[in-house]
Amino acid sequence: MIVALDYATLDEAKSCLEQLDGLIRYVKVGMELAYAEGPAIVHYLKERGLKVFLDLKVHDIPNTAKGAMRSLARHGVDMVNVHAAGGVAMMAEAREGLEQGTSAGAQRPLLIAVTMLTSTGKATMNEELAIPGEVEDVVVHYAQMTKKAGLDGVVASPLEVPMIKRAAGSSFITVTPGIRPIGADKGDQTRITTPEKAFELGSDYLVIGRAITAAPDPAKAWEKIVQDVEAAGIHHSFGRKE
Ligand SMILES: O=C(O)c1cc(=O)[nH]c(=O)n1[C@@H]1O[C@H](COP(=O)(O)O)[C@@H](O)[C@H]1O
Repeated sequence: MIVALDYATLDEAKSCLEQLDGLIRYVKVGMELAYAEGPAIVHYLKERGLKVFLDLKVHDIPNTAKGAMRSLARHGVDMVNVHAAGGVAMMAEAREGLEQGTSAGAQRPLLIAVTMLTSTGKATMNEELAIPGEVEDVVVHYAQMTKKAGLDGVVASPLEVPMIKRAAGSSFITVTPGIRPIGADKGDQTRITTPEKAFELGSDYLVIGRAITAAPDPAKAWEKIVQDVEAAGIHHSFGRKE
């Protein structure tokens, strides 16, 4: 499980991390925190021993995407992403840039592509984005494009994981936001499910933000999610430090 540190400052992120100390192992830094604090935030988190998914959703012409990834690789992150809607050529160049930027002997960060944002429903996709059909079919198509470009996996709703795995293979990674424990506020998300259901559907990484970070007691919220998942018979390390 990856905790989304959607905060405006390092101090706010630190306060959350202190409350979750010893419980979590993987965090996500999105645009809000990265744009506020710069690469220093990544170095701080790595020094704390955490794995870092740097979520900047690169979407540009192939040459620019390649350069962006070359720069990001130098910060020693564990996972980065692009938008699949940038196309196969952009994704392939992004991967090449990431490889070029990864220091010799170091492991290349995982590169995944966002399919259809989990906040987007069918009506928005059909009417505003002028993409016809079912969201699931577009997600699977984007997953196939992503695989063709040589990336490691996709970001999608957990609800789409079985279809993605059928189309792209079981080792193709699925990273799934849109996680809402029973009774949690849906907020701006559309294609959601519970953490236990996401595991049952075969999701490899669950991205969880406000269900933990906006809770009055983030550690308690984390533990409750772990309990719910274990109660559903799912056994996992849950990112606990070994
Ligand atoms: O790439 C992402 O991480 C992402 C893709 C997507 O389709 N939907 C999505 O919600 N996210 C991110 O996942 C996190 C979800 O946060 P909560 O809705 O608060 O759990 C946010 O940081 C989003 O930026």
